[in-house]
Amino acid sequence: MMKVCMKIEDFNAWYGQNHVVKDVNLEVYTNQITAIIGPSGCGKSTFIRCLNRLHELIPGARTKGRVFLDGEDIYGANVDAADLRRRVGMVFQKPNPFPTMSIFDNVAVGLRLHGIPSGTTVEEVVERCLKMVGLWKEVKDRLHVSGAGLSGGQQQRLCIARALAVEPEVLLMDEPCSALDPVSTLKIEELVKELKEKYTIVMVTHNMHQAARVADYTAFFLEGRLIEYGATADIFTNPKDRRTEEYITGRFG
Ligand SMILES: Nc1ncnc2c1ncn2[C@@H]1O[C@H](COP(=O)(O)OP(=O)(O)OP(=O)(O)O)[C@@H](O)[C@H]1O
Repeated sequence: MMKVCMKIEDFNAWYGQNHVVKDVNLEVYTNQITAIIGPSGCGKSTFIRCLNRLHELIPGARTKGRVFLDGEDIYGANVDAADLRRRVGMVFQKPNPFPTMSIFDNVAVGLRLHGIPSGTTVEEVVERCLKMVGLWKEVKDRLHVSGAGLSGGQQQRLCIARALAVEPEVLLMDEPCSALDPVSTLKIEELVKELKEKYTIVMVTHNMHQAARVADYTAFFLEGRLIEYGATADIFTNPKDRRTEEYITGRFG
């Protein structure tokens, strides 16, 4: 039996009157990569932004339902949203290092906010995280220059290092490769596969080949609903729902 990291129950999300996530039930498994696929506008980004409560920061946005992380409802009254977002980190479509900060400070910024774990130093954490994302050798001699001078792929790895520095349990990735060239994309995919040893990963992708290459589980969304969810191999080779089949064979979307 797979261990459940996040359990999403009867979950709905709105922007004003616009109901964009509808009655979703899904279990995200620990130390697995879960891909969220579906046509543009089906609610993929909105859905993952509900998993660390970023959605509620948008004026007029609303949710209904429950999301459990290690058995605790993240929408519960006692949950501190800032602490939740430390535990459930996020990497965005476009690499977004803080442009005025050095490479070092980009990784250290969350630590300064959330506190440095005892028994370690900021320098150690920064080095460890940059090594984890395969960036250390490339940047160790220029840690104190701006991260804005890095290539797109390097910037995205820097953003992943920034997310890892605060020791999340879950990493949400919203089309992390869509702004990258094919070589950088493959590097990020390899990195994601390594990271699942330590983290649980939920990744939105519009690229079905990417889902097939990296994800253990795949969830297919259509018009805000979860149509089908299962082991990636099953979704791609033996989909149960006609709509999943039409989508993965490229007949729509
Ligand atoms: N900030 C917002 N305010 C109002 N409506 C929004 C906002 N963001 C998204 N929407 C709407 O919510 C719906 C779902 O959008 P969402 O971005 O979650 O879809 P998606 O599947 O991630 O799409 P894409 O693949 O194009 O990124 C769309 O109809 C979109 O127009």
